Formats: sequence, C-alpha cells, structure tokens
Amino acid sequence: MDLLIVAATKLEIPSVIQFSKKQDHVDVLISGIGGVATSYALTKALAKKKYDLLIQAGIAGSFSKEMALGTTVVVGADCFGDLGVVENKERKSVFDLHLLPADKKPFSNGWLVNPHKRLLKATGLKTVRSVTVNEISTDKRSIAYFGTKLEAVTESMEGAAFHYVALQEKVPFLQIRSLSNRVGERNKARWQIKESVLDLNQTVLKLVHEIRNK
Ligand SMILES: O=C(O)c1cccc(C(=O)CC[C@H]2O[C@@H](n3cnc4c(=O)[nH]cnc43)[C@H](O)[C@@H]2O)c1
Repeated sequence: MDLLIVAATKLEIPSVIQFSKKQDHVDVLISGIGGVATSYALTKALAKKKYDLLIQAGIAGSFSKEMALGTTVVVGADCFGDLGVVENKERKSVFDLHLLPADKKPFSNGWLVNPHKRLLKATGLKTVRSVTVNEISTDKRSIAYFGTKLEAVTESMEGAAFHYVALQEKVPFLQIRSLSNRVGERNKARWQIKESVLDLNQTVLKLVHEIRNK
C-alpha cells in the first residue's frame, strides 16, 4: 500500500518524517500553509505517483469548550469557511449567495464530506466537522458562526483544500487534526502545541501500522 502523509509544516509531524525515511511505501509531502499551497502541492504529487491512501496530519484550533487540548480527532466533513461575504455583520457563504450550487461535486450541501466511512471508523477517533479559513478567526461573530451555526469542532488553514483535491482525484483520504489551541486565543503561551504535536504523531504512526497490517 502506497501512502502519502501531507502536512502544512515540518514542525507538525517530526516523528512521522523520521519514520517515513525508513519506509519504502510511505511518502511525506510538506505542502506549505494554506489552501492554495496545499492544492498545488497535492495535485502535483498525485500527478507523479498513484497513492492508495492520503493522510493529512496537522494541528488545529478548537471551537469545543469540552474537548481537552492535545486531543486528536478525524475530520468527517470540511468546508471553505470564509469563502463568501460578511454583509451587515452577517456571514454568507458562496452557496448562500447562489454563486455555486451547494451540491455541485465535490460539495454535498456546501461541505466536502469524507465518504470513506469505514476508514473514518477504523481510526477509533471522534469524527468532527472542520472549517478551513484563510484568516485565522479572532472575532466573536465568526467564532460563533463556525462553532455554533456550522457546528465545527476544529479550524485549520488547509483541510478543505485537501478534501477537495482527494475527492476530485478519487483517492481515499483521512484528515487527522490535534487540538492545539482554542480558536480566538492569540496568546501562544496558552496553546498546547507540544502536547498536540506529540499526540498527533503517535496517533498517525499507530494508524499507519494498523492500516498496513490489515
Ligand atoms: O510554533 C511552533 O512550534 C509550531 C509547531 C507546529 C505547528 C505550528 C504552526 O504554526 C502550524 C500552523 C497550522 O496550524 C493550523 N492551526 C492551528 N491553530 C489554528 C487556528 O486557531 N485556526 C486556524 N488554523 C490553525 C493551521 O492549519 C496552520 O497551517 C507552529
């Protein structure tokens, strides 16, 4: 099984990188931060080589007040959270604006849904919704919109781009995210980057072993 592990930065997957160096069938792609960099790097990688599974691994902001930082989750559905307009203090998506039909492939009701339910279940992780943004959310209205209205648990800057390319290219995929901070918390002293990176790497490595031994 040929596996590609994608991360925005090297800092997020140090142990996975070390592990992949000793493996013939595990490649790592450091895509860069953001959706554009991720789409470009992943599309290029998939044009060069056929993969059986793609795993995106990264840290993320959390909208949940209950889940502990350092917890790792799997993303069942992602969306481009800030693709649209804020008009009279109200956020509207490109689907609300009727610029794009909400069910136009690869979207399902505006979401980029992971259809590989068995894979999601096999992770043993909590499956959550996530939003992808270009601008990290800091204001209360955006946080309430994404966390309460869209019921997202995590926020990243790459997830939806990863889902979009994987769905379009019809390659099975998993997006694994570890909660490093509460969305809106800009004091990095209150982030738990070390803990989330550790849990993320342990989780991804365990998952890779399990998938390959099936
Ligand atoms: O400073 C460090 O030591 C360090 C270690 C690992 C990763 C980083 C990053 O800056 C990763 C950036 C990456 O993280 C995602 N992220 C994390 N929190 C949020 C958030 O609240 N809202 C949106 N995205 C978030 C994002 O995907 C970034 O690409 C630093």
